[in-house]
Amino acid sequence: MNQSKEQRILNFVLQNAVRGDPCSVLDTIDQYCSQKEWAMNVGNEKGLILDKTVEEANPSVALELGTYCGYSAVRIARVLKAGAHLLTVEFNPEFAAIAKQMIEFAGVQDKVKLLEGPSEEIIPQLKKKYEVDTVDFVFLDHWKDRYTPDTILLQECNLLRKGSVLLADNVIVPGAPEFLNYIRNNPHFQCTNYPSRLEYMKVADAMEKAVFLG
Ligand SMILES: O=c1[nH]cnc2c(O)cc(-c3ccc(F)cc3)cc12
Ligand SMILES: [Mg+2]
Repeated sequence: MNQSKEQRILNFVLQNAVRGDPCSVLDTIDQYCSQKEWAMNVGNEKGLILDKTVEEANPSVALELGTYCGYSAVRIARVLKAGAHLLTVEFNPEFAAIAKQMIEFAGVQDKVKLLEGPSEEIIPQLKKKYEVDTVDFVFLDHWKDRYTPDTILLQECNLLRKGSVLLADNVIVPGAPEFLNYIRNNPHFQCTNYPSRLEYMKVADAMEKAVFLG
């Protein structure tokens, strides 16, 4: 049974990165995916926008929708303050298994809880099953058609508080026009666009930040 691309990325990290060093894991994934096989990690350019947005939000509870290989989970966890934690949701079991190993190799497993399943099922469980009150930061990086329904679901489940920060990847490529229309015309959100590049490519992409106003 030949290996998946995600398994090849993990193997490259296990053989070339420094165990317990999140930056080394990120650099190694970026090296592999820019030189050998493209993959949909947020990457280093949009990653810097993610870093700054997380640092500014300084969350106690962060939520990520779309774990994939764990690149952005490691990226977010490495800048969280002591005692803060990240819940990351992945519905593809193969990706979740890779991400679990990536997160552990990076040494951030104590800050990250990986939840396997569809976001529409997990979000309504966050309060009771995962003891979440509200989330301070949300990274939307799963499927563009889920950005709007999951943002609505977060509001319906009272998981956002005044000042909660949402950051959405890929609003240009693959694109999330319906989400941009929803969020930019919603008086409960203050939006900011951050033009960037698609990971590992000379193609324009952007991230959209939306602060919940309560
Ligand atoms: O499906 C995606 N989920 C989350 N992030 C993505 C991401 O950053 C990039 C892409 C993507 C972009 C261009 C392309 F030609 C093929 C796939 C997809 C996702
Ligand atoms: Mg993405």
